[in-house]
Amino acid sequence: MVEEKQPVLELQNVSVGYDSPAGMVQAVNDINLKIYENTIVGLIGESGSGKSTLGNAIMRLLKNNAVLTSGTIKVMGKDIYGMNKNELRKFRWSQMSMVFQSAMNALNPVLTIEEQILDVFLSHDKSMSKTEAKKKAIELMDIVSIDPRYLKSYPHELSGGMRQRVVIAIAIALDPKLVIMDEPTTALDVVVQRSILDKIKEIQRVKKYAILFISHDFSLVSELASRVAIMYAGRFIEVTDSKSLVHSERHHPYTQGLLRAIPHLTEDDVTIEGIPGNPPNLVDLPSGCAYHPRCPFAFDLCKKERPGIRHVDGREIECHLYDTVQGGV
Ligand SMILES: Nc1ncnc2c1ncn2[C@@H]1O[C@H](COP(=O)(O)OP(=O)(O)OP(=O)(O)O)[C@@H](O)[C@H]1O
Repeated sequence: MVEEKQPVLELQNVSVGYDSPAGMVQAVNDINLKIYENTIVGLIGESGSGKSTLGNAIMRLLKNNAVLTSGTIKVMGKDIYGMNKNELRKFRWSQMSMVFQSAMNALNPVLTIEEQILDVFLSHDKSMSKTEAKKKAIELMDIVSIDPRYLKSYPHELSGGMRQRVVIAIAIALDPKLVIMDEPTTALDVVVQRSILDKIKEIQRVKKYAILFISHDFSLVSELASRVAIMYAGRFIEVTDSKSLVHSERHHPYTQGLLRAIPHLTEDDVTIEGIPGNPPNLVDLPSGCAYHPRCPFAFDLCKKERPGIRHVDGREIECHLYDTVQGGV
């Protein structure tokens, strides 16, 4: 019997809710996912679909009013919510790390880049000398293609793109197995965005990290990731290989809507088709499939029953339209 390789990240039936005055916000709803080493999985969805909440849940960095209502999260086989505080402190950043949304603005403005990088090394490895940490900081700057002389600079002396590279450097400083990147290039111009993406690809090739790359930009994710999870109202409504996003028709109606929303340049026009309607209220989700009020193909069953996962051409799709082999859209 062939033994299955251990995934770097394994999510089993993960649900997360926020306690709010209006009721429980079901931000993440029954998520299953495995990511193996040397793999980038993209996570895509409209604003408010639960992407950041899932990232924060994996890191066990949920806000005070949020709770993991069900499921298990394992990184390198270790149950993140079964660890005590001390185990978690050692594990976080050394085995799993995260580049947060707008992280480049979260660098400490009164500390130099070097001080901030040294802090990561020295707080995790008490036996490391300052000289050794400084050497490692230089190596790290080299990896993210920043001249080491900037180690002596303060964050405001660096461009946005450079600050974002520093944040990525800090995230990979301890060589974790899993890196979660939450919109790491948002707020950067297209040219800088491209150079950061190329850098992420290059680092991943060398270091073989498992990366969960969160974004709302379909073209960016499908270029970077080998597999893509599409999130709607807290659920993965489709998990597919990224190549099929370009070449295939048979997707979840929501995925099709997102694909149509990508601008298409024609000779004299730019066409963008939005998805009519709004994402649902997560305190009071629609019955059945949460997408049914916006779905042009919805039929009676969609209102009544939440669809389970269907396997369609190697994709996992939660949609009643795919109940038969010939089915689907
Ligand atoms: N502290 C909070 N209290 C209550 N609800 C929250 C809280 N933080 C987030 N939410 C809700 O949880 C849902 C998921 O939010 P989340 O930030 O995870 O979405 P997202 O997909 O990452 O969005 P974006 O792309 O805008 O970052 C949203 O409906 C949001 O309003």
